[in-house]
Amino acid sequence: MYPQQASLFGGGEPGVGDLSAARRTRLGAGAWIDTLPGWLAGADDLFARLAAEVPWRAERRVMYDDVVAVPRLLAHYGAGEALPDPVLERARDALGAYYAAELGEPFATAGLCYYRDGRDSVAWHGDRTGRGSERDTLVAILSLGEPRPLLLRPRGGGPAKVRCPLGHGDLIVMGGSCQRTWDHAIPKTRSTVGGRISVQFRPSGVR
Ligand SMILES: O=C(O)CCC(=O)C(=O)O
Ligand SMILES: [Fe+2]
Repeated sequence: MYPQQASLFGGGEPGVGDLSAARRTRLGAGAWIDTLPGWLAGADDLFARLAAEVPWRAERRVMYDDVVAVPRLLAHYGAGEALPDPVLERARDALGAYYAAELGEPFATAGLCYYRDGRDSVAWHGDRTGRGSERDTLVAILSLGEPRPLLLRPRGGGPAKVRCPLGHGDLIVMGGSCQRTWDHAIPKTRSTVGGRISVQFRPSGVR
């Protein structure tokens, strides 16, 4: 459950704000990010509903010779599938309308990740299992619950170059060549943190 502090600004009716307030940062090599803190108002109930009602899956993955647990819970909604909350459908459609010219197609799928505590994380990667490996695309992420930083670095290694703190209701959009030329990660943390849910909207064929 998301802690007390949320009620200071996350209570009330959920709704998305004006996307034209997003600020663009150019990362180089044709990659950019847009950030918009507090894009979704009234996110408390949404976090609680998603945490309780989404059919979260624990995945396992082969790593070297071992099968290890993926350190976060996952759910995926394909194109045409109803999302677990109407607020998420409004968010997806608002993003699709705002980025229509740059994206050239709608946001179609939603990936949900539940980071239960600071031990849950995602390692450095780009979303390039699908078309993101060859073509510019957009991935929009709505963050709910406990703040966690999203780190970015140019593909190929080295230290993080950009640190985006993502709090309750915050939006980040990775665009241009970002999935191809940059990597991103949510690092583990030793501090005591509660749950965070990330909702990633992607066009069809981008994973
Ligand atoms: O948790 C996040 O916001 C990032 C998740 C992510 O990068 C992914 O699932 O591909
Ligand atoms: Fe990713």
